[in-house]
Formats: sequence, structure tokens, C-alpha cells
Amino acid sequence: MNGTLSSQAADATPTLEREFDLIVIGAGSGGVRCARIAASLGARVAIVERAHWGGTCVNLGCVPKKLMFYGVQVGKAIADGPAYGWDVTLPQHSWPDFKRSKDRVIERLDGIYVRLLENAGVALFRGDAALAGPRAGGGWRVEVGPSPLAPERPVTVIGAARVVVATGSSPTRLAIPGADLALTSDQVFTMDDCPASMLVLGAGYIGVEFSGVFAGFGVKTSLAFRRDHVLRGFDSQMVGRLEELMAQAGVTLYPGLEPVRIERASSGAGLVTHFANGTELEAGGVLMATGRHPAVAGLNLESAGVALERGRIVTNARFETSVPGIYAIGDVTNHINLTPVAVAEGQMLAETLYGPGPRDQRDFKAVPKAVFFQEPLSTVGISEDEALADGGNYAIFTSSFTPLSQSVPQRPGQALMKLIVKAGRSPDGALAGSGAIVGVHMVGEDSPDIIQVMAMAVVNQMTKAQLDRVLALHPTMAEEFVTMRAPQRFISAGKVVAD
Ligand SMILES: Cc1cc2nc3c(=O)[nH]c(=O)nc-3n(C[C@H](O)[C@H](O)[C@H](O)COP(=O)(O)OP(=O)(O)OC[C@H]3O[C@@H](n4cnc5c(N)ncnc54)[C@H](O)[C@@H]3O)c2cc1C
Ligand SMILES: NC(=O)c1ccc[n+]([C@@H]2O[C@H](COP(=O)([O-])OP(=O)(O)OC[C@H]3O[C@@H](n4cnc5c(N)ncnc54)[C@H](O)[C@@H]3O)[C@@H](O)[C@H]2O)c1
Repeated sequence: MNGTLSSQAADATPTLEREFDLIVIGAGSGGVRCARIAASLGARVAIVERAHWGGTCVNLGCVPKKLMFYGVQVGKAIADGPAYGWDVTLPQHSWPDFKRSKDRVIERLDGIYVRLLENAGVALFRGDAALAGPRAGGGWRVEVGPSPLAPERPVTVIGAARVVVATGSSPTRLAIPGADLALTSDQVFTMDDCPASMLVLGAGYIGVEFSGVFAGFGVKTSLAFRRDHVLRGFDSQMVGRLEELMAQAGVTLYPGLEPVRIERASSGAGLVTHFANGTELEAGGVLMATGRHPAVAGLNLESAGVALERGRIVTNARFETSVPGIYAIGDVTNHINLTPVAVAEGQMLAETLYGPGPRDQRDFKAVPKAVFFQEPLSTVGISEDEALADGGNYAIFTSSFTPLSQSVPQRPGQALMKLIVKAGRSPDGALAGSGAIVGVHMVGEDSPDIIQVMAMAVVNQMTKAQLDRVLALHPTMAEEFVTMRAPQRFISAGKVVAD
């Protein structure tokens, strides 16, 4: 994969071997985009990757997770088959078979990333990168050493006027005894088989998504979390609906539990997790989904003077760190840890450094998000909780219904959709909800695709009155968003004023 390095001498002496205009550390979502665009704008670019081309999203994140999500949907479709007249027997899911298929797709994608970079003229270096001090005449030296996937590589030093740190983030393990017995999401993607039961710790994105995957693949699944509800920062009514769907999907929810210790079960091959209130839960495996931390270890950032704050690299709006010539993008800045954000940052930085400036100004305030549970929760803009907290006037439109697709197999579970609209007062003082659409939320099938489109309305400040001009496309789930007529309630000065 790494033609650039194959011709290097096996001499371990770190001499300045090649010079570039830009060195990008980390070939993930942000780094690859930044390197490709900078090279296309005429810069001489090197990219260093210690593990997988394409980074977390392609190898240990969004893509394999979405393949698992699809795998679960296939199982549901097979289960619905008899009700629709198909003669099917529900087979057992085979994790090893699925893993082989998934790995083939990821391997192909890794190859595509290498070709994209090479075709753009970027020099690829496989190894562990660290800042190695200033370069004579300005800029920085970067040392590329052995890494777990390139253990034999000699140390190379390359130099450039500018360095972009795009090293992403890594899973965090809680500092509790036995934490090493638990898996992280990285290991779930690479494990050869899945235990018959799984306990997931932590109910953020990864905890909720993997609970849906395990339960959907027939694994007995429990989810234990510290707070009263899953997913912090989302609209609480939507979270409530998601929790109903999680329970219907067979995920046992254990709120209010703080893990304190994990140990091997005395009987069998399972693990017992102990919680602060004395509760003990046993399962074949434990997934620790308790957050991620910026990947800054070993980069020598402190000795270069790069300012960190709670482990993340501090940058300004131009992605500049505290040290001239060193920039940072993506998860390592812990800004908004999503692939499209890292990609947009990489593109904007390359266009700023080697072009006339960013071609487009992205809106980082209304970022569409989806949590890919079996019925995903998707959202853009403000939640009803935020509308209540900000003291303004809002109209809340909702629609709750059983999707048509579920009627034949009589599968339980209701979709929920919500529009949050700025409200004004008519001359008689009554609230009227026809202003800007500031929040759109949905729990249900296809919600990520529907919310992606509705994000256009929020980002471009479309009004509810404009949305009302759109005819429905029938029969679809999405049509509910253009057929909501009367608000369920208004919010004014932090209070619900009509229901
Ligand atoms: C399980 C999971 C599911 C996710 N699902 C989604 C989703 O559905 N949608 C979404 O938008 N986001 C999702 N994310 C988040 C998304 O993957 C990240 O926000 C995104 O990958 C960040 O891109 P990045 O370029 O900042 O870093 P990364 O993609 O993490 O890339 C950083 C790269 O730097 C390399 N690196 C680190 N240190 C060094 C070093 N010293 N030398 C050389 N190389 C180094 C790493 O090996 C890695 O390849 C998910 C994340 C996880 C973990
Ligand atoms: N669909 C997506 O877009 C997607 C999917 C996965 C991950 N991501 C990105 O990756 C990031 C990381 O995901 P994540 O799920 O690892 O993190 P998260 O921050 O979303 O959730 C972490 C969970 O761990 C819990 N936790 C933290 N410390 C704990 C402790 N000491 N004891 C018990 N529980 C504790 C938190 O309360 C929370 O429930 C996300 O914030 C998101 O930006 C996005």
C-alpha cells in the first residue's frame, strides 16, 4: 500500500528525508479531505497514517456501523416476511459470516482512499507521526516511526512549512478495576464472534447504536447508564419515544447505574459488572461505550508549544493552534465529532491555505445528526427543551403514528415527528406559528434521510408558511412534515402556554 516508503533504506538514522509544503498527520475523514484538496490546489503534500487509510469513520465507525444497521434491517424484513405472504423460516444470524462480508467492503474502501490520495499526488507514509522540532528555514519536522500496522518501518523525518494535526479520537476506558476485560467499539468491529449476551455501559451515540445492533442480531442485550435517560442533549420527548422502541426491540434499560468494577464470572466465561448501588449484572461480554478522547498522545504537541485544553487541541475559527504553522481539524479538537464536520473543516482549511479562501461557509450551528438505533433518532436545529430554556415564542407541531410498513406484520412501535417553529403574535395578541423552522426531529425508519433533507429548511431559515406550500408525496413517512397544520402547543417565555 505504501509505495513511498518501500524504496527507503533500512537505516534507522532520522535524517530529513523529504520536504513538503504540507504534512497532514492522520488519514481520517478530515485529514484525507485536507490533503487531497491542498494537493489539487498545487501544494506538495504528505499524509501520515499509523493504522487504516480512511480513519475511524471508514474502518471503525460510521461505515461498518451502518453495515451492521443494514444487517439488522434485513433480519427484521425476514421476520416480517410471513405476514406479507413470503414462505420463510427465520435463520440464525452468523456474526463470523457477517464480519467476513463487512471486512471485504472495508478493505475495498481502504483501497479507494489510497487511490484517491495517490491520484491527487499526495505522498503516503504509513507509521506513527510525532512533531520533531522546527525545520531550518521555517516550518516543522515530523518523525514517522514504527506503528502496530507497520512495525518494521525505519524512522523517517520529513519536513514542511505547515502541519495539520487530524489524528481523531480513541475510545475511553473508565478507570475502574477490570476495565480491560470490557470491549470498546474498536474491538467489537474486529471480534470474530459475538457472545450470546452483551452488557453495554454508557448510553451515548455508541451505546444506543450498538445496543440496537446486538439486539437485532439476536444477542440478549442490556444497557446500563448513569443518568435517568439515554442520549444527553437531544429533545426529551424524542428520547422518550426512542426508549420505548429500544425496550420493544428487546434492549433491557438500566438507568441510574454507575459502574465500579468488572470481573470474570465465577461460573462460565462471562463477566460480572458491579455498580455503585450494589447492583450486579452478568453478561457474556461488556461493551464500554463511555466516550472518546482526542488522540494527542505521543505527538509531542506540548514540547512544540501547542495549547491543549482538557486533552483537546485548542484552535480558532481558522483552525490555527497556538503555534504558527500548526493547524488542527476534526475530532482531535473535540468541536463537533462527526465525519461531515471533519470533512468540511479539512476542505475549508486547505482552501484557506492554498486557495482564495473557503469556497463555502458551512453552518456549524444547525448540524444534522442521527443516532442509528434500529428505528433511528434524527435531528437538526434546536430541541423543545432548548426552546423552553431560551425564553422565546415557539409553536410545536408533532405527529405520532404507526408506520404503514408495520401494519401488515403488526409490528409495535410508533414513529414520532416534530417541527419547532418561531411563533409571532397576531394583532389580537394570539400566538401564531408560521415563522422560521428552527428544529426538526424524528424517531422512525428512514429518519436520517428525511432529516438530511429537512436540514435544508433549517439552515436556510425557511418558514413554516413556505413549507405549507409544498404538496405531499403520498404515501411516505416524510409527507407528515408538510401536512402538519395545527400546533400541538405553544411555548412562550419558558412556559408551555397551550396543549
Ligand atoms: C463507532 C463509531 C460510529 C460513528 N458513527 C458516525 C456516524 O454515523 N456519522 C458520523 O458523522 N460520525 C460518526 N462517528 C464519528 C466519526 O467517525 C468521527 O467524527 C470522524 O471519523 C472524525 O474524523 P477525523 O478525521 O477527525 O479523525 P479519524 O477519522 O479518527 O482519523 C484520524 C486518523 O489519525 C490516525 N492517527 C492518530 N494518531 C496518529 C499518529 N500519531 N500518527 C499517524 N496517524 C495517526 C488514526 O489512525 C486515524 O486513522 C462514529 C464514530 C465511532 C467511533
Ligand atoms: N451516529 C453518529 O453520528 C455517531 C455514532 C457514534 C459516535 N459518534 C460520535 O462519537 C462521539 C463519541 O460517542 P460515544 O457514544 O463514545 O460518546 P458519548 O459522549 O456520546 O456518550 C458517552 C456515554 O458514556 C457515559 N459516561 C461517561 N463517563 C462515564 C462514567 N464515568 N461512568 C458511566 N458512564 C459514563 C455518558 O454519560 C454517555 O452516556 C459522539 O459524541 C459522536 O460525536 C457519532
